[in-house]
Amino acid sequence: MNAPLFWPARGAGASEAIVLALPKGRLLGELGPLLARAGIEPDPDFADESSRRLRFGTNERGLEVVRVRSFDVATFVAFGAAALGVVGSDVLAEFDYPELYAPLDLRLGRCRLSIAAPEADAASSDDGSRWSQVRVATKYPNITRRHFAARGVTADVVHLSGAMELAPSLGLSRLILDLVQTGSTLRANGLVEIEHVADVSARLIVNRTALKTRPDLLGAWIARFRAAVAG
Ligand SMILES: Nc1ncnc2c1ncn2[C@@H]1O[C@H](COP(=O)(O)OP(=O)(O)OP(=O)(O)O)[C@@H](O)[C@H]1O
Ligand SMILES: O=P(O)(O)OC[C@H]1O[C@H](OP(=O)(O)OP(=O)(O)O)[C@H](O)[C@@H]1O
Repeated sequence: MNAPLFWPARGAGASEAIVLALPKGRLLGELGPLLARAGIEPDPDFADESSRRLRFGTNERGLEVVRVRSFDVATFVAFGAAALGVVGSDVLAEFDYPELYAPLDLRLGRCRLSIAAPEADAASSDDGSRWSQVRVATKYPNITRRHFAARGVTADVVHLSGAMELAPSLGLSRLILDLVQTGSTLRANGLVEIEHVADVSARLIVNRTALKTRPDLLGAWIARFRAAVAG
């Protein structure tokens, strides 16, 4: 009997298959060619955005993929629900989970974390460098607090899940800390970058305990991803 093209996901309770957590949204689109180079072909339903399934088999019997929100990829892998994942380095820095090992830069989803302010404020002589406290809207409260604390400034964080760029014009905060790639979202909202915080790209992440208990299997997957990035 021939092997099926796509092995079915085995459902809750199955423990042998390695689970790879992938982020929905913009990274998923960029990931397709890399997964193909790594020899991973998810069940066709995976690419169907109208499908309500979240867990999918692949062409590899020992590998399943799950599709979750970008921030949740780090949580699924940190808690060992998935052994492998793909996530932006912005998310890794925000959570700083000690259980996560990030052995590989996938060289996708490249952008930066920056602080931005309204154009008019950035041009004024008061550049904010003498403030002891500042209100900042962001999806990254931990990164924001750490960044300002290192400069002796207390960040009063307004935690949003998106549309940070609206905050200054509506009086919610003076500054924002967000991702910038082309800068067009900032420009469209009258904001300018005033400080670069960190470069960002997508990373392969691995649960450290899983790596200890299944070193050969996970080591082989890391090697396949490494070859896919190089090739
Ligand atoms: N403009 C961008 N250019 C390049 N990479 C980006 C950009 N925006 C986000 N990313 C990367 O993609 C990841 C996912 O971002 P995306 O906007 O798809 O999801 P999200 O809005 O954070 O998630 P959700 O929709 O679940 O809240 C980010 O964590 C970051 O690493
Ligand atoms: O500098 P740019 O090229 O304009 O990219 C930056 C934008 O990209 C991201 O949002 P995304 O488009 O992922 O939408 P989101 O609001 O769902 O996060 C980020 O939050 C910025 O808003």
